[in-house]
Amino acid sequence: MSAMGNGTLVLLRHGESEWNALNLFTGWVDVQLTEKGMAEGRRAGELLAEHDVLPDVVYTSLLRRAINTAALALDAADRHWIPVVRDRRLNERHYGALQGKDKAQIRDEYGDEQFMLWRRSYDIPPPPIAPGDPYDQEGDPRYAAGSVPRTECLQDVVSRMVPYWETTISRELRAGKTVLIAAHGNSLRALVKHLDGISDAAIAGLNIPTGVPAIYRFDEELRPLGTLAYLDPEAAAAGAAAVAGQGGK
Ligand SMILES: O=C(O)[C@@H](CO)OP(=O)(O)O
Repeated sequence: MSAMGNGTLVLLRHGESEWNALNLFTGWVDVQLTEKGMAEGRRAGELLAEHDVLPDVVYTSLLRRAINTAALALDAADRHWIPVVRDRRLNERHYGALQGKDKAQIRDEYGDEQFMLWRRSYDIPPPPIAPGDPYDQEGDPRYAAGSVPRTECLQDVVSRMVPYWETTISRELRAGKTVLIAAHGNSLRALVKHLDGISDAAIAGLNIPTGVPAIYRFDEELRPLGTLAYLDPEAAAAGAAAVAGQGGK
């Protein structure tokens, strides 16, 4: 924790999940990490320790790929004992009817343009998931307080994420803490869009790699000093390119 001034924000997308490896749309489906994803979590913690970026508190979604990545990273950084806050507002974007579908098959079936609109446009959500679909989260006890979305576009994620940032996470930073957010490709894209002031059009080009920590530092007004800085820029560039290419032939 810094003695004065604002704290440091660490963003960490979960390591590779079983459905990342299978190239399936995931959203709110609670899939496990692969062995590679677990190794990415441990490596993320080593990077935090090497760079002396030691979280004071961790925020995660309600999904095990983020929860377990954070636990592995914090264990590797010897910070497994810090307070944890979990909140559905950090969940991945709900992918609607695409949850559980193969990305390459959807691209083949609907074409490149529709695939990219569903995947990366700011305000076009995929079709809603049907009630009773095996990958619907309706009735899941973890979401008992509040309704479960049937689909979300990135704008919907910004609408749930930014108020949480403003009322809760930013306060920890104003108190000088180092805050780790362990979350998801699209929930982190929503936050980076807000912090870096990225336009609705340009955000389509931003892809977050799995398992590579990135940091923001802030001025007195909690404006970011520079853009998102990855602790391993080479791994981040390779990982972002891999995400961008998902669904490709
Ligand atoms: O399937 C998902 O939930 C997300 C993240 O894995 O995929 P995409 O990068 O295609 O938005």
